[in-house]
Amino acid sequence: MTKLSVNINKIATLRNARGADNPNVVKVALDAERFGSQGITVHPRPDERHIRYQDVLDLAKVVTTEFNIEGYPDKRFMEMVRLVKPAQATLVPDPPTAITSNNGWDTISNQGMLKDIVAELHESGVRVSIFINPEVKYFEPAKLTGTDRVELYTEPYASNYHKDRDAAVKPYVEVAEIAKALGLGINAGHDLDLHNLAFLKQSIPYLAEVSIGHALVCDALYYGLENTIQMYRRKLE
Ligand SMILES: CC(=O)[C@@H](O)[C@H](O)COP(=O)(O)O
Ligand SMILES: NCC(=O)COP(=O)(O)O
Repeated sequence: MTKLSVNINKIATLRNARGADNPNVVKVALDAERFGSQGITVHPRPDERHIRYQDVLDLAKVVTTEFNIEGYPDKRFMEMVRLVKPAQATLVPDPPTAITSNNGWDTISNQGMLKDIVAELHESGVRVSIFINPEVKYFEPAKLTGTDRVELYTEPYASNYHKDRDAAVKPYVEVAEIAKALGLGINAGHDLDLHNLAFLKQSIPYLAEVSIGHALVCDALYYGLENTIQMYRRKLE
């Protein structure tokens, strides 16, 4: 089974646009779970432009599915994860100014640093996933960090899907086989949507989890959140 984790960053973007509490991110997270989401993902960024650190603390008290916190493992992120102890922390190499995540880790040059961070997170009982590009050279070094999973950065897949989906998915299938052989769990995310999701799942049936935010929230404007979550779930059957 491939789990769907709904990323609620964009709900917080909408909330922040008016400075009050509408929509309420905790309520949306609980409703998303009720509607079939099997996890809640947040990516608090240092400028708190969408998810705030306080949101993470509030969500941690009530989320009953898999809580996944993404981010660059700076001091504040690590303190928060140690405090909250989510089911999973996804380490992303974004600089503080990044508009959105646009690259995976160079697990060769950052191997030592990642190894220390992974060990620290494991001490808190948190499963770790490392955001990674679909390039073969990064997978053995990723394994050596001690990470439990990798999250395949799917923006290149998504942007090439409509041109040639077989070519778009090929590097992902290749690295997924390597990750599987190394005993790494495989997550995927970024720009996945109702068009490209099913083919990714068919191509990598043993995907453990996808985290989806931007497109899912956009689709919810048309179909409603409950229908939309069900539509995404069906793509993963
Ligand atoms: C780690 C990742 O893939 C991102 O997609 C991220 O969580 C989205 O972040 P934004 O919502 O800030 O664009
Ligand atoms: N890890 C990817 C994620 O959480 C959501 O990415 P996107 O669907 O907002 O592009």
